[in-house]
Amino acid sequence: MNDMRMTERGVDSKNIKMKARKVQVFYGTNHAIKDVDVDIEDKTVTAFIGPSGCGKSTFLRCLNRMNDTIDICRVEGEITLDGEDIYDRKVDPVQLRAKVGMVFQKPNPFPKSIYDNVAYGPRIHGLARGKAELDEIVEKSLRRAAIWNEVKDRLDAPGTGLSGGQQQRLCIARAIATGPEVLLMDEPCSALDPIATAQVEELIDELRERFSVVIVTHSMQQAARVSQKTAFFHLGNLVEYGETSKIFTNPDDPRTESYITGRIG
Ligand SMILES: Nc1ncnc2c1ncn2[C@@H]1O[C@H](COP(=O)(O)OP(=O)(O)OP(=O)(O)O)[C@@H](O)[C@H]1O
Repeated sequence: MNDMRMTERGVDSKNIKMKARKVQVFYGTNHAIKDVDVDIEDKTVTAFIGPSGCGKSTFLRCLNRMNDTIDICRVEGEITLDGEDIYDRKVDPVQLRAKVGMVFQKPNPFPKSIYDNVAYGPRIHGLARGKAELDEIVEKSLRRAAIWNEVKDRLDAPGTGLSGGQQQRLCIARAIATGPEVLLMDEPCSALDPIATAQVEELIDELRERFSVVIVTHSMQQAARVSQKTAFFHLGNLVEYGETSKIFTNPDDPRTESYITGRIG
């Protein structure tokens, strides 16, 4: 029996990248996230879905302590990355965000060159020993973000001069330049046209080979296309979490079924 438990634990710790237990989030008196437990798997795309205001973005922001930047926001419970408590006093949130990167809804390149956008994180975290190494990180990140061919001849041009879809892939390159282990994406395609959306979705599928990806999306089609795991939130509760194929075809909870069939939300 003990042996079996050990094996199960072994498997767990190998596949689970982040663990949340009894997470509560309050904005002043508004109880926005209620007692959420979830395991985020490594090298997997996890989609957070649910009606507007159910807490998807709030919970996503707990995973790299972005909520620390909101004064009235209070987070309780435990969240670990590779078994380490990310809310421990010893953890520097800036270092944490290099490991748990984030891409936002609206592409937000810095008003700097394409090169400097990607080089920014490696520079502040001291990840390159010299120019050649920095060049290498920039090229590798832009390649992984599937935008290298479009920008390689104009690395000095401003990032803000790119199209929306290119800007979003530049922001993905910027997020992966610090060598994160988890990538959080908050509705990364909502400002993009269908072609740019398809490119970013394809990219998400490739990123899964190296990272654990968590994506908030309003599009159930997108969740079904890109994710292997889906978490359905409703009124601050995590109602159901499981294989994406099951959530979309045979959910256990009637609230999930109502949402995916368009009856709530
Ligand atoms: N910065 C903030 N300050 C105060 N309250 C906030 C803040 N951000 C979110 N909330 C509140 O927390 C609750 C959850 O919001 P959140 O944005 O996380 O939901 P969501 O599911 O991501 O919504 P949407 O799909 O519309 O983006 C809502 O009641 C919202 O008003």
